[in-house]
Amino acid sequence: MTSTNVLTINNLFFKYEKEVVLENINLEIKKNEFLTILGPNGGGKSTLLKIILGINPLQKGKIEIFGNPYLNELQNIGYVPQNTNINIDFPIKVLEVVMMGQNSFKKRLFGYKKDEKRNALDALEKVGMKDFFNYKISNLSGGQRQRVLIARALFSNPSILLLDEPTSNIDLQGCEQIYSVLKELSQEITIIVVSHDISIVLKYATKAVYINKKLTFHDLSRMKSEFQNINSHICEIELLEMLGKCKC
Ligand SMILES: Nc1ncnc2c1ncn2[C@@H]1O[C@H](COP(=O)(O)OP(=O)(O)OP(=O)(O)O)[C@@H](O)[C@H]1O
Repeated sequence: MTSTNVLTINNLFFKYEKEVVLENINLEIKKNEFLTILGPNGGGKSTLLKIILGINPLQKGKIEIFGNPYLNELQNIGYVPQNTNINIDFPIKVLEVVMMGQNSFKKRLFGYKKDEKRNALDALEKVGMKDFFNYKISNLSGGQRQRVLIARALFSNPSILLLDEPTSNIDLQGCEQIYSVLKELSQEITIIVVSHDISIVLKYATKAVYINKKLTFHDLSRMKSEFQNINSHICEIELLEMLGKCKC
């Protein structure tokens, strides 16, 4: 039933000028699901996230969040963009970065309230970074910084967290930490993550879709067992190609 879905997308099409980028996309996501969106470069993954976020217009089709028109529910979405433009040399502390997750610039000019500071510390605790609240952002590793940016997206208590390739340029240990934080968060909120780290993300996600203009669902348990049966090393690009041809 549509009303129990956190996010519902029906018959969505999108084009940039004449180039059709997304074709007949249908998707339903329920509470506590951890969805991973896989696909080749240029397949349309970021475009879909930008439509859900109201950055790209909805040209054709329907999107609902909690059964309501999606544009009325944008405050329920937290977003961690790809290649966040944060200047790591800027002398800003972790807690301040998290509190930038609120919308009102006025509040920033006149200082933060006590409960906002508590909210920011709570968000940092959820990503395992509370002890670092007073560190300069420049003194953190890439993976730690990314967890702070996730805390920033959590600051306004969203019901859905969208992440666009949160682990690009982050080492394996940092990736695992980020995905296990997301898995923990999925107990409370819905996680949607665009990723190229297929082998890692399959350990954590509950649902996987592949987007290359069209969207196809993949049976995660079957994918996991098939990949486990492969003895030789297979790179992420080969895995993606296999997914593109897979019929599950
Ligand atoms: N603003 C834009 N104007 C015109 N074309 C665009 C624009 N943004 C993206 N595209 C094109 O739309 C297609 C889908 O791009 P998109 O960024 O959504 O793919 P993606 O799956 O997120 O790719 P990647 O994995 O490389 O980030 C590509 O062909 C891209 O060149």
